[in-house]
Amino acid sequence: MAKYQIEKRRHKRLSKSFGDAISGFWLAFRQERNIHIQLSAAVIVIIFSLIIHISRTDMMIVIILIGGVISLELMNTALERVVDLVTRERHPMAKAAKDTAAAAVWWFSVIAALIYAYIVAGTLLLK
Ligand SMILES: Nc1ncnc2c1ncn2[C@@H]1O[C@H](COP(=O)(O)OP(=O)(O)OP(=O)(O)O)[C@@H](O)[C@H]1O
Repeated sequence: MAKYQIEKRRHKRLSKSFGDAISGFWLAFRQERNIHIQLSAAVIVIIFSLIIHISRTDMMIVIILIGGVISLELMNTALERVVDLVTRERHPMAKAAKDTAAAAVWWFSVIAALIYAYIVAGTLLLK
């Protein structure tokens, strides 16, 4: 059995894990324009949702959707970095990996936009 399976895995401190996650977020924030766009859209969506008084449950759904889009974008960024680490040359597999990860963000964003449109329409029509 491999050594790493037998030895008890040493866990790093929780504060170090948080620190690493926050530094990963800032790194992606500095390097990825898409994250700027998504965070700006999130602020606009939250402000607009407050203005039209969507229900608390709908607001929770909106926050989950925003979190999903940002999380997927961060995973997309991570995958881009790994692909670039593996090869800087043009390769169809590199393209497939990056484009598929981008498609994951795209799919979730489209679904999120449709759900938000439904929430907004439902809220405004009920008034
Ligand atoms: N090594 C490669 N081989 C082949 N095609 C690649 C390679 N690297 C990138 N591409 C193509 O170029 C596109 C953009 O790749 P890049 O790494 O610049 O990401 P990006 O512009 O930051 O993308 P995103 O807007 O999704 O964050 C990829 O989706 C892929 O189609």
